[in-house]
Amino acid sequence: MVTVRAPATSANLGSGFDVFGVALDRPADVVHVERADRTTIEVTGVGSQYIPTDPNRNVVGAVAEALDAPAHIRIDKGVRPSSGLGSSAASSAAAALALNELYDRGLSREELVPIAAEGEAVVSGEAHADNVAPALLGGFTVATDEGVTTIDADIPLVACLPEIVVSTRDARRVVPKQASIDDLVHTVGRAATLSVGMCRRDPRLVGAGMDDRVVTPARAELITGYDEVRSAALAAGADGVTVSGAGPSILAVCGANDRTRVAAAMLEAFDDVDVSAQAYKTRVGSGAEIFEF
Ligand SMILES: Nc1ncnc2c1ncn2[C@@H]1O[C@H](COP(=O)(O)OP(=O)(O)O)[C@@H](O)[C@H]1O
Ligand SMILES: N[C@@H](CCOP(=O)(O)O)C(=O)O
Repeated sequence: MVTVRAPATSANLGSGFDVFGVALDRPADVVHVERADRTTIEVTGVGSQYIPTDPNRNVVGAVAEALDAPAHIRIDKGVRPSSGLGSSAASSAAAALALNELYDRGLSREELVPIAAEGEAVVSGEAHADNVAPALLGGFTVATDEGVTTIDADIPLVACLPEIVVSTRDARRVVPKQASIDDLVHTVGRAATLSVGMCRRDPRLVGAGMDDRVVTPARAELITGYDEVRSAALAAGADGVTVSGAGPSILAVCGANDRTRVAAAMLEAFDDVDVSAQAYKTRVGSGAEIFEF
């Protein structure tokens, strides 16, 4: 048996739609795999009642198929599905690393990124790699069709998860098909600023670089209380706030000592609009780990 823990991730970071991602140091999924003649799946943990066990509908089934590695796969969910925290990606990345080890396929983590992304195609319709890349490699990742670049960033974060469900598939439907040249220039400038901020481990630059005028405003409409929560986090000292992945989680970047205040302000603002929520005080973390085999 092989057991792998893969972390939650936050994709896009505002200005880097389908490109930027960060691994979070918590929460995480744990996946156990054992060789079998055909793939079967068991799911326990947070939101497991909403996750199919049919290998054609669970992301790990697509990963086992892509690696030609049939197995009994047990998933212990720590990352709530449809959270905007890369729930499906955590399972995909963990399964890819575990099955690669179980069947001794010898693929590097970079080579496993497109395989794990096959799982994302099952749920969102597209094999976007911006969650599976940080889930496998850790840190801040830039995923393009040329491959993945990784920066070992250390940035404090707060991820606030409301009790609202936004599926990635639905949130991809509201993404505008076109952007003006002004918005393109704005986004390139912010994305470059964010990348420099990650390299310098500077929350202020990362926060300034999150601003996005194209995708985020359309997605924010799907999250009750987004504007209020964003304003509250900024007033409490956050350096930047945006939608985490496709939502509904909201991600704030701030100084390490400001996380408690920012988290409390975000929870209070959700409460004011009658939405229950939980906040993870976290930071950019490591990728998936094999911890028992
Ligand atoms: N192993 C899995 N873990 C989480 N969600 C899964 C898994 N397999 C299939 N799904 C389905 O994927 C959807 C959640 O994925 P997605 O909308 O991308 O959420 P998230 O933003 O949390 O990744 C749900 O419909 C869920 O049933
Ligand atoms: N780039 C994707 C990221 C989806 O992230 P998730 O955590 O919501 O699955 C998108 O924005 O659609």
